[in-house]
Amino acid sequence: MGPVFVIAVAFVLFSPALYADSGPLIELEAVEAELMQDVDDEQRLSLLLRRGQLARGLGRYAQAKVDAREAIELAETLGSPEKRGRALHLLGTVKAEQGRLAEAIDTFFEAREILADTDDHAGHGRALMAIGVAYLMAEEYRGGRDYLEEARALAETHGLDGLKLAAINNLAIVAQNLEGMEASLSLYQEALDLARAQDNQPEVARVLALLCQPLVETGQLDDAEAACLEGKDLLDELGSLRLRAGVGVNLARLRLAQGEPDQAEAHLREAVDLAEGKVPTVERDAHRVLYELYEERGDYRLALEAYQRVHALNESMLAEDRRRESARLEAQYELDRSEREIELLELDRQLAAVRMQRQRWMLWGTGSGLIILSFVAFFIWRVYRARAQRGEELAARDPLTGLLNRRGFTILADLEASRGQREGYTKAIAMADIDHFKPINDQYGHAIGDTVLKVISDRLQNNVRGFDSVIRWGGEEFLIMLPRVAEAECFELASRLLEAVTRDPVETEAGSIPIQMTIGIAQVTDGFDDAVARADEALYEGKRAGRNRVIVAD
Ligand SMILES: Nc1nc2c(ncn2[C@@H]2O[C@H](COP(=O)(O)OP(=O)(O)OP(=O)(O)O)[C@@H](O)[C@H]2O)c(=O)[nH]1
Repeated sequence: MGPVFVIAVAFVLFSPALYADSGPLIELEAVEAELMQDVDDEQRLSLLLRRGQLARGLGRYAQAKVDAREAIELAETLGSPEKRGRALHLLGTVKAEQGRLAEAIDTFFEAREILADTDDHAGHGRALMAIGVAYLMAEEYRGGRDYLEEARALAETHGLDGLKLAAINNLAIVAQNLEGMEASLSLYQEALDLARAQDNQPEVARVLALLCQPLVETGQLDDAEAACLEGKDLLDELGSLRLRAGVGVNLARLRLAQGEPDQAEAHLREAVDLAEGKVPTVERDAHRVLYELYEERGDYRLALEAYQRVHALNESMLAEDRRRESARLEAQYELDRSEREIELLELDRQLAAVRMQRQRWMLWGTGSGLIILSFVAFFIWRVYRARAQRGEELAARDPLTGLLNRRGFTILADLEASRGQREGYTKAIAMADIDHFKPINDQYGHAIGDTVLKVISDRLQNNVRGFDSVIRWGGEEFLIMLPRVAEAECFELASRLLEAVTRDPVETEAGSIPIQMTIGIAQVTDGFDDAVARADEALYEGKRAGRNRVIVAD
């Protein structure tokens, strides 16, 4: 990569005219202060872009990248492709300046794709230009040429003179590298005409300085003299050290070619003074030409001195290159580290967000878990309650007949008491006892006795009203709860029941067993216990009176 190329690329890539302005530290601080304020998204986007550009200018690449990335996202959210493209361009430029050309090219392509669909032709052109220059930096001249041509055409279509000039300058570099000095001449000439037309004096001076060398080398001495001298005058005015020293060396070459070694020597001494300690490449070039000049002249002592100087400068430049390379690697390492730190911070932030989300979920989960648990607990409670109820029920029922037992009667009595009170109806209690049951057991056996008990309980059940309840009170004794029965109805009701239960003998395996039963019945007037006691009294009265009858309690 020759010095001309480096100068041109550096100009194109870092040109404030092409890229966002590199501002002073004070402006960066002002932008940062503004960013701390309560700004809306639009303002924030502009400020981020500005801070990113300023940070890039100051070499704070990590900051510039962070800002560019945030701006890319924000621009997408706000639906601003122009600003998104601009932010991508900024990101690509930072990557290119960090030497990450492949990544930079990808990012510039992305910017170009977005900007191509907008009215931001300048932005589109800058993206094309950036792709071209990045290719040039990667020494891919042919690839670069295509995009530079495209940038140039776009600049012509939309009257973007600055962009067009930059494109032509870079195309000249491509031509110089691919086809040689001569091929670049027409392009430099075109660039010069354009810069003159734009009255852009620094650009005119720069192009003249660049044009000087190929004109000398291609032997176009008159044109070279005109270009070199005009360039030198302009540069003396504008004061670019590197270019002034460079033009001095080219002027010396011109004078040598013109057979004027003394003038050449004067230009070279001047160039050495300008470049000494500041622009070693130009200083070395100057000494190299001096060596040739002194050797030609036969002044071997000065030639040797010039040669030694060239050698020393080469050595120091190599050392400087090595130092720079190691500093670059160190800076790269530092940058990677700080970027990694930023990434880690970002990961931390994301992790914190995930943790918060998880906590929310956990809270939610705990809440919903509690609800689910409550449901489960409720369900279990229901099951247990059902089982308990079933257990209670089982405990409240007689296993042989399936009738409620005494325990069942207590529950039933409570329910019936409150219902009766609420509805205000009268009720009665009947106590029925199978007559002479013991002899059945004794004669046919306990199992047949059980069968009889079962059949009688069924008959009782089947012959009471729907809202009556039959309870196995114990042994062969049954209690019947009879709601909605007036005192006058008791005898009749109990008699019908007795008749229904005992009308037919009970059919068993052991044969037909005739059954008799005695019933005592009492109106519930003073609670169930009292009624039960009175009904029981009536029952025993019936037993005493000869059995197989109904006795109504007093
Ligand atoms: N098979 C069977 N017998 C039972 C059951 N519970 C009680 N017994 C019997 O029922 C009989 C009751 O006899 P008692 O109290 O003398 O009464 P009874 O023979 O009917 O005489 P009265 O009531 O005075 O007419 C007893 O022999 C008990 O063993 C039972 O669940 N199954």
